[in-house]
Amino acid sequence: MKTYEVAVAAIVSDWLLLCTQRGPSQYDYIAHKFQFPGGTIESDEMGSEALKRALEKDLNLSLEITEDHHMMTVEHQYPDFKVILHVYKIEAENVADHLIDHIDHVWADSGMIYFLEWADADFKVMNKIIDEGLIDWQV
Ligand SMILES: Nc1nc2c([nH]c(=O)n2[C@H]2C[C@H](O)[C@@H](COP(=O)(O)OP(=O)(O)OP(=O)(O)O)O2)c(=O)[nH]1
Repeated sequence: MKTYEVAVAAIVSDWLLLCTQRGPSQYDYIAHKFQFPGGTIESDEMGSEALKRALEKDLNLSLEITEDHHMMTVEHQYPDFKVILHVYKIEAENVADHLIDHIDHVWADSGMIYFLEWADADFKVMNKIIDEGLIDWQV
C-alpha cells in the first residue's frame, strides 16, 4: 500500500490557526476535509523545503521555514494509503494568504477547531496544538 510523506504547517497568527479546506478527491474520506496547508515531500527534498514550496504554490505565501520549526510527526492509515505527516509550527504576524489550491479557509480558535470536518490524520496534531496552548479562545 502506498505511503505519502507530507510536510504540513500549523500556522498560528494572533492565537488563531490557519485551517484550509481541500477540494474534491477520489477518496470521500479526504474530499472537502479541512487540513493543514502543505504538500507531499519529493525524494530529494527536506520537509521544510517541500513545505515552503507548497505554501508558495497553494497559498502564495512566502515564509521562512527551517527544520527548527518541526513540531511533530504523526502517521495515519487510511483505507487506501498511509500518510506520514511532518508538522511544522510557524508563528507569524500579518499572514496574508491567498487561496489558490483550496476551496475555503478559516482562522480558527480552540472553540471552532473541533467544529470543522478534518482529515482523520490531523486530529492528533490538533490535540497537541490545543495542549501546547498555541491557540486561544476568542470571545
Ligand atoms: N496537505 C495535507 N495533506 C494531508 C493532511 N492530512 C492528510 O491526511 N493529508 C493527506 C491527503 C493527501 O492524500 C496526502 C497528500 O497531501 P497533498 O496536499 O500533497 O495532496 P494532493 O493529493 O492534493 O497532492 P497535490 O496534487 O496537491 O500535489 O496527505 C493535511 O493536514 N495536509
